[in-house]
Amino acid sequence: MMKPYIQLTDLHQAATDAFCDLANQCIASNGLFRVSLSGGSTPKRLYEMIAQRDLDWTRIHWFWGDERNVPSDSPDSNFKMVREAILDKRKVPQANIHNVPVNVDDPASAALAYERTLREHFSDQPMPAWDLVLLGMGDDAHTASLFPRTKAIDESSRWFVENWVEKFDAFRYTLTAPAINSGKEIWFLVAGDSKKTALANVFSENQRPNEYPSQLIRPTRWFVTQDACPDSLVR
Ligand SMILES: O=C(O)[C@H](O)[C@@H](O)[C@H](O)[C@H](O)COP(=O)(O)O
Repeated sequence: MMKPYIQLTDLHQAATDAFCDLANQCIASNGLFRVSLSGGSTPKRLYEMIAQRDLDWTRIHWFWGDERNVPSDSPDSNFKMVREAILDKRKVPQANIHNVPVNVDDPASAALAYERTLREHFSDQPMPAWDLVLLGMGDDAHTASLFPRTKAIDESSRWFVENWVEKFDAFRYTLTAPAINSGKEIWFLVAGDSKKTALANVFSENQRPNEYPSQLIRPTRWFVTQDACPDSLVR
C-alpha cells in the first residue's frame, strides 16, 4: 500500500474544514452531497464541529456506513450519535436522512432493506457513488463493521450486509469493502496511541486483510493524530 499523506495536525479541525470544502464543492457542481458516516468516538467530535458550520443542509444526504444491531434510541446506536451531534441541531430534511432500518430480531432482512435503499438512491451506478465515505479504525484494524475474521470481509457483490461479530456475540451492519471503495473520496480518521500498532500493521507490506480489514480499503486521505502515527509513516 502506498504511504499516505498523513495530516498530523489537529485532526478534527482539519477534517471539519475538508468536509465543508468538499460538501460546498459537490453542492455547487452537482446540487447535492452524499456522505456515508462512520460511528465511533473520533468522528463524533467531527460531526459536532460540522454542525457549527454554515452549510446548505437541504442538499446533504446522510447515510450510515455501519450500524449496531440495537434500537435507534440505544446509547450504542450510530444513528443516535449522529442525530444528537448534527441532525437535531440543524434543519435537516427528514428525506435526507437515510438511516439503517435496524431489526434486532431479523438483521438479515434489515440489511437487505438498507441495500435496496442504497441501490434506489444510486440507481444509475454499479456501486454506491458516495461523494465521501468517512471511516474510523479500531485498534484491531477493523473499519466500519468489517472486523477481523468475519464473513463480511469476503463479500464482493452485496453492498450492505449483516455481519456476526464473535467478540460482541452480536450482529453488526456494514458496507462491504467494494461498496466503500466506490466512494469518490474515502477518508480515515484515526486518533490515539492505541491505534499505532493497527496502523503499522495496515501499512506493512504484509497484506493480511482477514486480520487487518482496513487493508481492504483504498482511502484518498488520512487524518491521523501524532500519537496514533507509527514513526515509519511520519513524513
Ligand atoms: O460503529 C463503529 O464503532 C464504527 O464505525 C467503528 O468502525 C469505529 O470507527 C472504530 O471502532 C473506531 O472507533 P473510535 O474512533 O471510537 O476509536
